[in-house]
Amino acid sequence: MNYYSLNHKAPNTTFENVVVKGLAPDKGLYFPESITPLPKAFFDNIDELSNSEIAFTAIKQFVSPEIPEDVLKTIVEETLSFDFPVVKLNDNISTLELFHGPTMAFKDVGARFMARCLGYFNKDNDNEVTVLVATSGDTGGAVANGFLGVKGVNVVILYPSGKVSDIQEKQLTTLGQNIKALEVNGTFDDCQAMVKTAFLDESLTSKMQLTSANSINVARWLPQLFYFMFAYKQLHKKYNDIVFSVPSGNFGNICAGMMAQQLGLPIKHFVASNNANNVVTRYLISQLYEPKPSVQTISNAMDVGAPSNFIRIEEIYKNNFEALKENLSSYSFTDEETKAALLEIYKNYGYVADPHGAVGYLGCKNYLKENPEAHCVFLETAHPTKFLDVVEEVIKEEQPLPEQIKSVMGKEKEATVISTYEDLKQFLLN
Ligand SMILES: Cc1ncc(COP(=O)(O)O)c(C=O)c1O
Ligand SMILES: N[C@@H](CCOP(=O)(O)O)C(=O)O
Repeated sequence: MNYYSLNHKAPNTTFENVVVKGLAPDKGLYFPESITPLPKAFFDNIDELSNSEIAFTAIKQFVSPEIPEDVLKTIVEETLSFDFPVVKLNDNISTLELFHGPTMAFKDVGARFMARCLGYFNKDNDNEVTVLVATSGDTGGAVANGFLGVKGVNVVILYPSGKVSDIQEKQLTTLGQNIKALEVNGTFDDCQAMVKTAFLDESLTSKMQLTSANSINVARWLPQLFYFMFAYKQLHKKYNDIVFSVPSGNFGNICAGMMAQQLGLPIKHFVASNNANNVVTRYLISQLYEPKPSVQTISNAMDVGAPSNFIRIEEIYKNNFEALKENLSSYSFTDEETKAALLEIYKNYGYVADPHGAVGYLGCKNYLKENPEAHCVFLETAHPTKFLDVVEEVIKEEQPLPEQIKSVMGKEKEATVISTYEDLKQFLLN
């Protein structure tokens, strides 16, 4: 598959180049030249397929012929070695748990898929690749874990100082080996801007091969479309009108869901559930797209002021505002509302959600007020113990720690503090 840049000032290029480069030379995000819907029978009989079979069929057209089918099968099987269960809360609301991977956040799938694609493209190559990542919490840990020890790959993670949870910080600063963490005096948006500047800085790119493992990179972003198919597989025989409420920050996950819908997955509607960082909620009301500096919230991984992927969403809807509004609603919730939702979910259903999932739950509730016939699935994008302070304070009960979390607790943080783009450049050159 070839891809074009959404800034339309760079040549179209192959999946391999898109993975290895990350961002197009004109600073645009890459988008596939075509999307061919899958046969209706695939969705009608989806519950007869394994997760790996679903994922293989769904992603094949986007990575062929650069990744041969036998290699793709292995990549998909290794990537998806854990569960994606749907848990019913009531007749109208379920949650899709995306936290059963090694770092207990939904980013594990994209990070593992991309690491394997890059490993495949690099197998006969002695050149080193430096993967730059900006994180507001979860991408960093998932990428660190997914790329740990991958030959020929160095990973540099930028995270906003004091704005990620303690466990998220441990996950991205303690692995060592080929993983380095930079603690940035600034916000996630500052980290993301520095990363994008680095890709276009010739004084760096002439000396090293840089790529991104944020959702900028197609190989990190696109596999997220699997989740929506895995949920559909578990629900389609029980409910007709399936709606997804996606806790959104950089809008990669919801945009991947829209790609699943483009492939033919019968999704009735999407809800983008936001915290106070609500540029898209405001856009759908005013039609004015006005990014603002991000503000800090208890659902910190969604503290994004200028979502990277909104441009991909606009592309899917051909910049047609009315068409977008038909298929997407968006609501924004305060921290107080999020905490009240955490408690409500716990008291009413005995289910412990994390703050991001709780925002998704609130999105479902708002949507269902006007559409009581729908079944709304909110994505549980991270395990609640990644946000132990907030969750234990609200539900007033100690949470048992899963192995994945225990294993990083006692480890020593190693990070270099930086403040400016020049600091990043010096770090990379040294
Ligand atoms: C736990 C959690 N929920 C939601 C999001 C938002 O996802 P996206 O940036 O794809 O909108 C993130 C960040 O990626 C996250 O880590
Ligand atoms: N919420 C993310 C921010 C980066 O998103 P990405 O999908 O573009 O990597 C995080 O947790 O780091």
